[in-house]
Amino acid sequence: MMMDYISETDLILNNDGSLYHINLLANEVADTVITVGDQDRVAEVSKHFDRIELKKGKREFLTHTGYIGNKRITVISTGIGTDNVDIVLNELDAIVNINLETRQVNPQLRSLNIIRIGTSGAVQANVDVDTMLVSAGAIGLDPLMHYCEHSLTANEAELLTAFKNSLPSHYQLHPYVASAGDNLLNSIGTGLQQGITITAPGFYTPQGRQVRCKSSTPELLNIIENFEHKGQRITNLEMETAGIYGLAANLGHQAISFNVILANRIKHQFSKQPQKIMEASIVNVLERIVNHL
Ligand SMILES: O=P(O)(O)O[C@H]1O[C@H](CO)[C@@H](O)[C@H]1O
Ligand SMILES: O=c1cc[nH]c(=O)[nH]1
Repeated sequence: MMMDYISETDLILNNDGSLYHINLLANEVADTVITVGDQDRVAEVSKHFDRIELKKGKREFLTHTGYIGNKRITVISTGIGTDNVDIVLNELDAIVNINLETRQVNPQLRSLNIIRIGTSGAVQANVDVDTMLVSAGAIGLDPLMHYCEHSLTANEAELLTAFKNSLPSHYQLHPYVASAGDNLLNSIGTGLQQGITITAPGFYTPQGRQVRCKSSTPELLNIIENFEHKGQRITNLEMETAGIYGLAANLGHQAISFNVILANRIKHQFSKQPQKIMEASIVNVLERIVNHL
C-alpha cells in the first residue's frame, strides 16, 4: 500500500495535470513568487521582466513567469480575500512539494519566497498615503487559519492575547496572529516603515467603513487605531496578509507583504495617484528582489 496517498478529491488536477484553480504545472513556478490581488497588476509587474516564459490563467488566478537577468520570478494574482489565499498557497505548495503522478509528498521539500504587493488603508495618522509599508506581523480577523494547525511564538501569543483583550466581549471576532518570514523581513524588507497589519474578511463594515450596512462593531476602527502592545501599533488594514503569513509558515515557505498605502482612514484621505505610486512600489520591490534574494 502506498503511504500518504493524497486522493483525487483532496488534490484535484486538470486533464493536462495542472492544478485545478491556478492551472499551473510543476516547472512553471519560480522559487520567488510575487502575489498581487488585482489580475491587471500581474502585467504591471511582468512588464519589468527581461523575458516572459509563461502566461497562463484561470478565473482570477493569472500567472506570468519570467526573468530579470538570471532571477526567475513568478507573479500570480490571488483575487481578493483569504479564501483565495487558501487556494493559491495550497496549490503553489502542491506544485512544488507533491509528486503529482504518485500523489505523495516529495522527500525533499522546496521553500518558496512569497512576496505580496498589495494596496492597503492606514489606520495611523502618521502613516502617509502614497507610501509603502512592510507587515512585520499580521492579525487575521478572517477565519482561514482557524482551520489549520498552527503554533505561535511567545511574542505572537502575547500579541494575540493583548489584541483579544482590547475587543469588547460582545464582538463575535476570533483573531489569529502570524508573522513575516524572518529571512525576507531582514533582506528585502529592510529600510521601510514596518507595522502590524490587520487582515479583514471584507472591505466595508469589516474595515470599519460606514456606508448603508449598520455596523455591529462601530468602535472597531477606533480600537484598532488605539491598540498598542509593547510599543507596537497596528498600522494598516487589507485582506490577504495574515492568511498568506499563516499558511506560508504552516507549509514551510517564507512570506512578506508590501502594502502600498492608498487610504488613510484616520485623515479620510485617498491617493490621487494610485497607479503612479503602485508603479513606483513595484519597481522598488523588484529591485529589492534582484539585489537581495
Ligand atoms: O490591491 P490588492 O492586492 O487587491 O489588496 C487590497 O485591495 C483589495 C481591496 O480593494 C484587497 O484585496 C486588499 O487586500
Ligand atoms: O482601505 C483599504 C485600501 C485598500 N485595500 C483595503 O483592503 N483597504
